[in-house]
Amino acid sequence: MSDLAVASRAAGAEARGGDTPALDAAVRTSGLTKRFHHQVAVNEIDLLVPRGAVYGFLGPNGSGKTTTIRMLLGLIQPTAGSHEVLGLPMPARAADVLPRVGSLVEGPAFHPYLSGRANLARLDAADRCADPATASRRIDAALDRVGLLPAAAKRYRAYSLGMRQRLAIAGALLAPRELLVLDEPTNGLDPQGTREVRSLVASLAEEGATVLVSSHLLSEVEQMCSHIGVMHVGRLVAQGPVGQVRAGAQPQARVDTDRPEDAADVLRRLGLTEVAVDHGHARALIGAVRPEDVVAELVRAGVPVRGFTVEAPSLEDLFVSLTGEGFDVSG
Ligand SMILES: Nc1ncnc2c1ncn2[C@@H]1O[C@H](COP(=O)(O)OP(=O)(O)OP(=O)(O)O)[C@@H](O)[C@H]1O
Repeated sequence: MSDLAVASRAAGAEARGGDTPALDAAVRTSGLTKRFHHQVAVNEIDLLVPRGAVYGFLGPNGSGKTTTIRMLLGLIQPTAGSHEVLGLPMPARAADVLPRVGSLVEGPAFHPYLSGRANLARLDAADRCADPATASRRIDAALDRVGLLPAAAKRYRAYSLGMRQRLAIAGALLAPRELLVLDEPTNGLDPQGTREVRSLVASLAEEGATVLVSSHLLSEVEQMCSHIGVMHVGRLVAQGPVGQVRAGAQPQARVDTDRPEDAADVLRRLGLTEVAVDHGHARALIGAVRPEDVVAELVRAGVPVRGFTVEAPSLEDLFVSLTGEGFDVSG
């Protein structure tokens, strides 16, 4: 298990009441598990989303993010484990919790020939907790909040992809929300739509909402989130504040040389780990070995060193090492 996974366990332990005081959590799960027949989609995860965080729930497709979110919102029953949302146990207190949570999971089915405003009115009318007397004020406030008031009378089918997604988020904002849960809100959007949704998430967070946003795009999470949790085949392999997770990544030494295999032998001999060779360079985790000792030994062994650097890996390197998969960083 990686150091980060250990850190994540530690965060979970703290969440369950370890030595340090428990954080005020918007979402806290303990051993949350979901099996579909013989397949374990979500495997004993201890998620901790602090209040006020923008928590990026990151993982490749199929890693269990949507299944987790569906459990959090009470849309499906966990097979094992427990969870609290806004400090209350779920699903026991769902009736108290869910009106305070806005979510975008499968996306509401909007009617193409109705206006944005009329679509929100239909959505609001279907919500048993919503007060019809205040509907029109709340609908306009939600449209305003996502920047769609000027386009409120336009038919949905004339909306751009970004506008459609913003309308879906407006649907989650028809009542004041303490927690917003957005499953892949930029999926399928063009770059302009992606920017619109990202800046909306940032401004919702600035206003004090906790946001849990899932994504398979690392760049998106890096740009939007204060915290991250990384899923890999149903397990939460790392979580914490972005800076802390990044700091948990071990620095790497890189030797630029025409003889990378010989350099790799030296690195191994000195006790560096995860040694890798590529065209024109060798890399390894440097651990506690001093950089100057590595350079001296390379020179002593006659390895022609063109360059030597020690750097913290990018978050992308880190996720590749945690999940064995590349992330799409183009978003
Ligand atoms: N209703 C279901 N019945 C059977 N298997 C399911 C069901 N829902 C999800 N799974 C399986 O559980 C695993 C996790 O899926 P999930 O949708 O939670 O992943 P994800 O990280 O959200 O991926 P994506 O971004 O592709 O939705 C997948 O292997 C998926 O096929």
